[in-house]
Amino acid sequence: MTSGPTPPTGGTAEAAPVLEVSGLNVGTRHTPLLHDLAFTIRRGERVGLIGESGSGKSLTALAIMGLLGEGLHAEGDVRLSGRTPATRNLLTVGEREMAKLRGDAMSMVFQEPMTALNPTMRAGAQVAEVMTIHGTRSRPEARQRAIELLDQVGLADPTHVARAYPHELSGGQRQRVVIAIALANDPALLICDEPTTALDVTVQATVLDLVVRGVQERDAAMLFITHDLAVVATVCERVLVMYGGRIVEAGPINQVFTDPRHRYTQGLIAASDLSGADGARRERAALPTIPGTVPPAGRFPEGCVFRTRCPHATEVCRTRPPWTSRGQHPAGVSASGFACFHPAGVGDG
Ligand SMILES: Nc1ncnc2c1ncn2[C@@H]1O[C@H](COP(=O)(O)OP(=O)(O)OP(=O)(O)O)[C@@H](O)[C@H]1O
Repeated sequence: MTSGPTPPTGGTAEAAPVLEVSGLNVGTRHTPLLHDLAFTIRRGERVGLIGESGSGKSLTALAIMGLLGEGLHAEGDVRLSGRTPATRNLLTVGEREMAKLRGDAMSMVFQEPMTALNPTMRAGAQVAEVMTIHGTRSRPEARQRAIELLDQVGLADPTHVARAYPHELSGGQRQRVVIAIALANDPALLICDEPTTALDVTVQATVLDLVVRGVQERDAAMLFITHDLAVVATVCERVLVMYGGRIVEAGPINQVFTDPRHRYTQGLIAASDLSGADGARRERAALPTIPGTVPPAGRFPEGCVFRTRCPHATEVCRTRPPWTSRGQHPAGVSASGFACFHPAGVGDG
């Protein structure tokens, strides 16, 4: 990263780290997909992960959760601390132990609730099961607690919903059930991957609100993946910008969104609803876009991966990548920084 780390704003600098990722590389046998990722999320902190489709957001989440599919491997260091003081590199932990952590110390909400739910099991039983499986509650306690959780996620008639099968519920209700399951064991880390994208726009804001409330009440750490910069600005305090499987810029939301330094971040913001002198929303069709498209995995250019789409690229961008190695920045990029030879600055466009 070009600039050194600085403490995040928002009073979270002192909180204990919950998730510490460093030197995370993910790839297939032939194609590297994620490159030397490094970031930390502290207790009570909500961090957004943004970037166009194919930039590596979902793979990052899946690598942390130990859910990478067949043919993908991860190297590096991923540490989770929370209720248990001991931290171990999750990448070296066996599947049985990872299964114990998932749904307990860490949990994840995916875009499509139907894939997360068991279609043959009543909603309440699925919420209760995550508690009994992990041994956090007895069976009767879990049944009772499931109703409370369904109530907390804003389901109007929780007892009725508890008895329903997933197909009897609306998309919004199903995602609330998934959120209740994800929060049931008070995870130290919640990862949300586009949690409201599949929902009717009328319920998106409410569902986002209750995820944030659930996380705040538990003082949990959150990694929030989305394409939507306006949503990140509402939900998160800090943001990581990904392109080509790298974190190209990181920092507090108010800093990155008002004074983006990386040319890619600048392009994302210009193409989003956040742009505009008075912050007013403009028609998406009228917004500028970043030229070109994200290359397929393994087809990124040498040097700066963004240079083929960057109007400011020069010869130096062709010769070497602007990001520095983890060795030079052991603190990673979690706090603040960017990786660009020709960063945007005061007075330039
Ligand atoms: N199992 C896999 N084998 C090979 N390549 C993969 C695999 N899974 C993902 N990729 C590639 O890795 C890159 C990053 O994918 P990823 O799904 O993390 O992107 P993303 O930023 O989450 O995109 P989206 O916003 O569309 O979900 C893409 O080029 C994708 O094609």
